[in-house]
Amino acid sequence: MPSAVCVQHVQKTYDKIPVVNDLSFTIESGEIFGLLGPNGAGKSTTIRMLTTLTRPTEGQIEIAGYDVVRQPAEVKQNIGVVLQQTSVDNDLTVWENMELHGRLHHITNPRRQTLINQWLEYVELAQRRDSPVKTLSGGMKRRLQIARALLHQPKILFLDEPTVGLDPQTRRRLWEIIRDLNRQGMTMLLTTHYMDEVEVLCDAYGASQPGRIGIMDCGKLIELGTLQQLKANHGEGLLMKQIGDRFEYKFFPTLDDANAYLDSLPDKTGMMVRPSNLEDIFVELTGRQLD
Ligand SMILES: Nc1ncnc2c1ncn2[C@@H]1O[C@H](COP(=O)(O)OP(=O)(O)OP(=O)(O)O)[C@@H](O)[C@H]1O
Repeated sequence: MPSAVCVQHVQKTYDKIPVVNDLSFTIESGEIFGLLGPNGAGKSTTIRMLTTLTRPTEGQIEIAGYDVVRQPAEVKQNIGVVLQQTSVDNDLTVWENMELHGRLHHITNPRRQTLINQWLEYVELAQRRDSPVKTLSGGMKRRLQIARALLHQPKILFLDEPTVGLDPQTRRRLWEIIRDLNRQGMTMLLTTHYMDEVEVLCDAYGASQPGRIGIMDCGKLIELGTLQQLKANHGEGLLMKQIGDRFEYKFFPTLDDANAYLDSLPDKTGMMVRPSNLEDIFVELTGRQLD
């Protein structure tokens, strides 16, 4: 079986400036993969290339074994896409949005109606099927986007910052939906700025093994692995030292190592030890905080 996503030496340049640079990675079928990176790192451009919305300048991308440049129709059949900009039509009703998407994908009736009902039920929008989309909350619109992306039964779902701008309850509900879909075998690639989102979601991979996290910066993939692998690489213990109004961070292989180091210091003023987390690793690697 081909990999769900296979990216080899991909470059994308705008005005001769590379915004994605020699990017290579694969995602296996059933995997959940979180792509992190500061603003402008190239995450959205990467998703746009993977989903046939923009062409790579160089390199090769295969989705479910199909080439994104030569076989875009086959790629589109295999993928569902939820992009940052809410792309549902505000002037249509919930059902009309689903119906339009189903027709565009040549899903014939009665199967189209069965699938529309099934996915609206799944994202808890069945009661709102006749509501104009403009009357829905942000979270409902995002759920509709997901239902619509799933209508043609794709194998791989791409989600670009799926929970941005949503309240905590709605975010958690979307996390449940994403994890549940992954448990059912759906391959997922999502980008996000939220560390907790990656920690929660990349803990999944069909509930049997953890998903992986890729960290992009300046168009390059600078780290790749499970959360445990990332922590093992960078250190599981962290010493924080307050200097004026900022902190310095020092990683140690284990929490015990960090504590032993702190114990050995005669002056412990402004210092504390704690387990490291993904945000610590992200800031260490990219040198700046996400906004
Ligand atoms: N159509 C375009 N024309 C020119 N430059 C572009 C275009 N699209 C993206 N860029 C540039 O490419 C770089 C990467 O942008 P991209 O949106 O992929 O980053 P990102 O990691 O998704 O950022 P964010 O987290 O802010 O969404 C940025 O410098 C952006 O200005």
